[in-house]
Amino acid sequence: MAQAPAPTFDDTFHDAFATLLRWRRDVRRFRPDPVPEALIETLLRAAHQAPSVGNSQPWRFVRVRDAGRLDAIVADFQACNARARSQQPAERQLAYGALKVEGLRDAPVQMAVFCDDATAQGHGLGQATMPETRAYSVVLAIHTLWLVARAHGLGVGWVSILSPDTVTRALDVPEGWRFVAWLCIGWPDQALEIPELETAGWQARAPRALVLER
Ligand SMILES: Cc1cc2c(cc1C)N(C[C@H](O)[C@H](O)[C@H](O)COP(=O)(O)O)c1[nH]c(=O)[nH]c(=O)c1N2
Repeated sequence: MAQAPAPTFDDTFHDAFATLLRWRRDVRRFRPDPVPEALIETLLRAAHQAPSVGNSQPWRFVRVRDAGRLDAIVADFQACNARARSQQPAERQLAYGALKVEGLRDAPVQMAVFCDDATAQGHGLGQATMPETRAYSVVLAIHTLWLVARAHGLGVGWVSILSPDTVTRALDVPEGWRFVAWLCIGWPDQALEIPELETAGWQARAPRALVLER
């Protein structure tokens, strides 16, 4: 089947893409305005374009609307977050407690993302010595969704301060699905160019990635 002519991307696109990357933020504070279903579908279709080991496409999304299930997730977060704070060195516990690290009650769209470790898709290619590459593939789908969301003005917040077993039980997902991420999605209450953890004095972004020469 003849393919369409390959696209090229000019400097205008390069500049716009660099701006998108610079303004993508982890969002914890959202406006209550609903997100159009068509836009959620756009995000999920974009995520499905992500690369995956052996083209296994192991990402599985669970849209959580049930109040009882959400209550269970919030309760789990509160327990996990309290434990995480107590495990911080004494001198950082106050700063930790001042951080907002979730949008579980703020974002109109709550999405859990799993890795289907039981999928036969990809026939195991590329996974034999590194089975974790399936989860890596799911993370790439999440990041793709994150960028496309930001391009549409939407915010995404990743919450990992949860116990995977509790989330998995609460959502009653198929056997073999492994919890990877909880995403809070909605319209951010403000657009930030600097990561919140940096402005809060928790951790700045290093000037550039560390590269070794070998
Ligand atoms: C795997 C993983 C897990 C988490 C995160 C990210 C990733 C990649 N981040 C978001 C993280 O704090 C954020 O990406 C950095 O602070 C950088 O800020 P920006 O994303 O550039 O705004 C995150 N943020 C948060 O408030 N609660 C959380 O539990 C997590 N967990």
